[in-house]
Amino acid sequence: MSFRATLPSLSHKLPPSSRAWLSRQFRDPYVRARLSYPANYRSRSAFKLIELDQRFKFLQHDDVKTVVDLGAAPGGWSQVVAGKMGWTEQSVAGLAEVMHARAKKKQVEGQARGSFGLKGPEKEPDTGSWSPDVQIDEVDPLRELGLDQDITPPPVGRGTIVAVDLLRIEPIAGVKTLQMDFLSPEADAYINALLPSEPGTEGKADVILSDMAGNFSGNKTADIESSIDICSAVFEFAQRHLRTSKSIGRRQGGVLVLKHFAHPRSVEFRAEKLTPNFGMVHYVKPPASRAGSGEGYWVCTGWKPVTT
Ligand SMILES: C[S@@+](CC[C@H](N)C(=O)[O-])C[C@H]1O[C@@H](n2cnc3c(N)ncnc32)[C@H](O)[C@@H]1O
Repeated sequence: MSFRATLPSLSHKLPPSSRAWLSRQFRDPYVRARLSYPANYRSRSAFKLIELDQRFKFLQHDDVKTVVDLGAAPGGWSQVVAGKMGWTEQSVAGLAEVMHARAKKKQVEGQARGSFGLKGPEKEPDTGSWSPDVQIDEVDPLRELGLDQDITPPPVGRGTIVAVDLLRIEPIAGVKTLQMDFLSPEADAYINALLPSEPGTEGKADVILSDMAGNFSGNKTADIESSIDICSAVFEFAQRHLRTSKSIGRRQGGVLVLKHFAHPRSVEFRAEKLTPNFGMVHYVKPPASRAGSGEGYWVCTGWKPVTT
């Protein structure tokens, strides 16, 4: 039974708020796209990162080797990053192609056996109809279709992605996951241990993403405090672990993407912490972000720290 088909049959049993939520889900093009083949993203949020990257292109450089994704569960953003770095998007598509090719190969093998008068390996050909003078063309239908070679496995991507969340993240190719509280004192050391120390990278990240949001209590002051605390902790993490634009050798290199909520305190935070330390700070409300939500993203490029 399809998702859509269950709505009318269930709706009369649900409270109005749940009906409204369901109805919004059914109408939401991003929810439908998320579920569609082949992307199959785990979260609707994945499209926010896709839209941010389409605009600012921070994941589209080959020199982007290390990305940290904070507040990553269920893993939509990590899937997008892994795809950009040659891991999952190609792996998912690659896997689909492998499955398709395998099915086709089986089908062709079946037809091949059929065309030579065999239903299966155990059945002998009908020798009564054979004549020694008849020349049989040895056409290999698998070779004709280019399916005689071993199917190559999905490609291996470049670099490292570290994904952190309080919640478990199901495995994603190319992504190292950590289930822990990013705000805990030991988080920094755990994440640092997963950052590769390749020559020239100083063991730092090229891009740090944070889609973290605490649980809303309903108390506006407490909620904005919690959001600012998260932004401050991410900024301090960036101070220790983000590669500078100079080290990367690109003016826009060293990127921090930071979710926050609209509030005068957020504006202060941006002016005090972000603006002086990055070449550019853009406020973005990506189209995939629901109009009614107060969330927005700062896309900060060109890390050139002046405060320590
Ligand atoms: C909006 S969701 C992230 C969705 C994710 N970007 C995706 O595409 O799948 C926010 C996440 O932040 C996580 N989070 C909130 N506070 C956290 C903390 N202190 N440490 C780690 N994760 C946290 C939540 O558990 C939640 O999974």
